[in-house]
Amino acid sequence: MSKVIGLTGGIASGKSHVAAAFVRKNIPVVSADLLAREAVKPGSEGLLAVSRAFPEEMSSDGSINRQLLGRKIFHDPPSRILLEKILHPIIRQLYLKRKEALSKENPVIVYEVPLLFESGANKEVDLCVVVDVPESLQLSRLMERDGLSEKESLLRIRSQMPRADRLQLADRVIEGNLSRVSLDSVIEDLIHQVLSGK
Ligand SMILES: CC(C)(COP(=O)(O)OP(=O)(O)OC[C@H]1O[C@@H](n2cnc3c(N)ncnc32)[C@H](O)[C@@H]1O)[C@@H](O)C(=O)NCCC(=O)NCCS
Ligand SMILES: Nc1ncnc2c1ncn2[C@@H]1O[C@H](COP(=O)(O)OP(=O)(O)OP(=O)(O)O)[C@@H](O)[C@H]1O
Repeated sequence: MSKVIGLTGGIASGKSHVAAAFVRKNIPVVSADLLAREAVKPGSEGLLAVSRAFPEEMSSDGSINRQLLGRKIFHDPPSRILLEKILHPIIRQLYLKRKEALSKENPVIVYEVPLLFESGANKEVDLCVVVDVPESLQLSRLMERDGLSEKESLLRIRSQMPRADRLQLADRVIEGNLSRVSLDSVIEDLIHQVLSGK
């Protein structure tokens, strides 16, 4: 079985940037955000369940209107909890399948999952790595990248675990504003750490 590095961090902290550095080292990355999209692909049970629970957030072609559903769940915590209840078990099954397939040829894999601790997936990985930035930088990145207002961005940030709690649960912390060169050396060190089991 492969060793699994769980890669997490608040929204827009820089996880994808760090994930790309692992890929440069030929370490495969499984993204929970992509699995969440796979969970609602056309004709899937996930899509059917979401469309029953959120009929007003669907597009006319039967797919999810991601902008509307995002707005709904980040404004209304019970809706967010309901959506997670539908999708997280499906995402977990998709992850386990992907992990099994990758395990045959890869000593280390990365599971990039924004809600690593919130979903309990941290119990199923060998090392929890948190990408961390100050909240002011996180906020400006999120507003710029997704074109969201400050209010909308703060709602999204606050729907996730507070930064201090996440840092406490981390085995390793990576600063989310490292240059590519510094990041590559941190990543090499991490791969070594997880392989040596320290
Ligand atoms: C609400 C949805 C449709 C919005 O889609 P959209 O394409 O706009 O965003 P995307 O999926 O790329 O997510 C962007 C970021 O939002 C944050 N986010 C997504 N879902 C959640 C959630 N339930 N709680 C807190 N933050 C979340 C993450 O940091 C994620 O990286 C989508 O995020 C979704 O289906 N979320 C529920 C599934 C889930 O919990 N995914 C998180 C990975 S486990
Ligand atoms: N080390 C870095 N230096 C400068 N800018 C960065 C760095 N890492 C990420 N960014 C920028 O910050 C923004 C958010 O980064 P990224 O998309 O990697 O975050 P994320 O944690 O994967 O987000 P999400 O939770 O939404 O999936 C992007 O616009 C990206 O270009």
